[in-house]
Amino acid sequence: MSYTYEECKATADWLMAQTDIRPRIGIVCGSGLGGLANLLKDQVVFNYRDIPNFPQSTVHGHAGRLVFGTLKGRPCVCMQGRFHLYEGYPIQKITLPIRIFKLLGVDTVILTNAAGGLNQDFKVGDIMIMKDHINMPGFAGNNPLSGPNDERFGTRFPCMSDAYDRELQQLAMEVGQELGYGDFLREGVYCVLSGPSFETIAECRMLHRLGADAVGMSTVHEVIVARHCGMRVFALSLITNQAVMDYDSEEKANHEEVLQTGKQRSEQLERLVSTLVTRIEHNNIYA
Ligand SMILES: O=P(O)(O)O[C@H]1O[C@H](CO)[C@@H](O)[C@H]1O
Ligand code: HPA
Repeated sequence: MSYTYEECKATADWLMAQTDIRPRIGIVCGSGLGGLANLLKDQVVFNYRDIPNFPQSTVHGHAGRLVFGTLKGRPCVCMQGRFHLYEGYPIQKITLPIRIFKLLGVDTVILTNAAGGLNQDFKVGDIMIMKDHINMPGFAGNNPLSGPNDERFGTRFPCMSDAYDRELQQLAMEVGQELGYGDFLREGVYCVLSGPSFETIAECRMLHRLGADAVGMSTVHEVIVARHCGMRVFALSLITNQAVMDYDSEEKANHEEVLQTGKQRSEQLERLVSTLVTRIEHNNIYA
């Protein structure tokens, strides 16, 4: 089920009729990371249920609010809660807000997620700058760009080898070092699965061998849609738990731990993102 350009535009126009804020930066908050939205000043807030065509948030840790405001003077829009494949929505519906971002005038998207660590050097609480992804549902034919292509959004066959903006990765690394986060700042490859069941031990071992450093159930679909319509992308994973790779381990992945780690690291993650936003302005690296 695809949304037409006109349907997306109707939603964007509906939002723009109710706020004067014209965001250039769009932020998506991962599980337990919605506190980022609270940093915005002069907020105009919409509940997802009130926005035409919008899905509803159904996952604990995803508030279901679209927050407009300014972050250190920069106009932003922030999804306090995202949608996931396992909630039962068609993939085009969970990525609809990204196209709305584009039609609102956003040119840079910052995404966060909670993820399980596969890289054995990673620790719980590490923040991983995403440098690439592996799209498992895509291998099975579940890609958000399946269906008719509207050239007003982008080309039929978008490139993904440049999906994660290198300049923004570099900038985030610099900002992280300056903030004293060097000890827990990493970079790596994120693998998306459809969830909602967490991975088996054999699956974690396989994903690690395939080159994934972290595993989760989101973000990649949003990245694909954002790149398709020409927005720059920066994404961060908070390593909320270690993926279980060993049959002797007593560890069990669970959403409570995911939310708990989010709480513990939220302050640093928020500072990293908000400082990055200021630096985007100072470096004037907008297209
Ligand atoms: O990716 P976000 O939205 O941060 O959420 C992550 O946390 C949930 C599992 O605890 C899954 O939804 C997974 O994708
Ligand atoms: O271990 C995980 N696996 C999948 N998704 C997740 N989101 C947070 N942690 C995990």
